[in-house]
Amino acid sequence: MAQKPVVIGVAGGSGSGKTSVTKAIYEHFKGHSILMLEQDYYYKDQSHLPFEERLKTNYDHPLAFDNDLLLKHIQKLLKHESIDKPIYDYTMHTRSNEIIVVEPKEVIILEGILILEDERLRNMMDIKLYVDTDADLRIIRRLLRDIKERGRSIDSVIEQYVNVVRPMHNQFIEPTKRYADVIIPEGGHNHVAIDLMVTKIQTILEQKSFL
Ligand SMILES: Nc1ncnc2c1ncn2[C@@H]1O[C@H](COP(=O)(O)OP(=O)(O)O)[C@@H](O)[C@H]1O
Ligand SMILES: Nc1ccn([C@@H]2O[C@H](COP(=O)(O)O)[C@@H](O)[C@H]2O)c(=O)n1
Repeated sequence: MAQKPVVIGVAGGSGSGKTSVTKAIYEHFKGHSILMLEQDYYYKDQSHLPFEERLKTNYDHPLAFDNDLLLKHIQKLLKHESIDKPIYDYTMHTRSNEIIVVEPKEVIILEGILILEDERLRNMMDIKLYVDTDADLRIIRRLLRDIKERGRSIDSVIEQYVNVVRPMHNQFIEPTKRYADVIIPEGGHNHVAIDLMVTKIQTILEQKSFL
């Protein structure tokens, strides 16, 4: 009988380096059977709202996410079924009309600011990581990234950070650190932590005879 895929959760604040850590692990196993699921792609669809209304959404609150759909998709992948993964457009603040068909794989890396906040998601994870980076570094990284990649202005990034991102981080994201099995300082360039994770995943895969 086919083995249950391994689910690894990578949580942490915005700009902490979650995506970089996830990509580094993904790159290592690329020749094998591995996929990435981004919680951001499961922001609730807002295509029915005018653009001006979408700007007012609190994107750092647990209710901004369609975790029911995310959960359903993970359950399907665990049953070795494919999913229609949504694609998110940060410039339009809603889902794109496109989807990606994702085939089931032996390792699933689930990444997102609030994946450890939902008990149902936590219960599906074999390993829970929290990328822990100081707030000053996170805002600097986010500022550069959001201007370069997400179509934002300096003023909008700062305004959103002070009024929404920072308070929501303190209220909802930071407290989930206590659920983590491993806390990774600094994120994407922490090669020691990434190597340790790769070794651990390799061991699990060997035990399950995937490798
Ligand atoms: N250790 C690091 N040092 C410097 N920059 C980093 C580091 N880790 C990530 N970055 C950069 O910071 C930005 C945010 O990182 P990312 O991995 O997207 O964070 P997150 O997914 O947690 O928001 C990206 O532009 C990334 O290249
Ligand atoms: N339309 C949106 C959707 C999300 N955000 C911000 O993205 C952050 C989460 O993504 P990371 O890659 O940084 O973890 C979150 O803090 C939201 O504020 C947004 O600005 N606009």
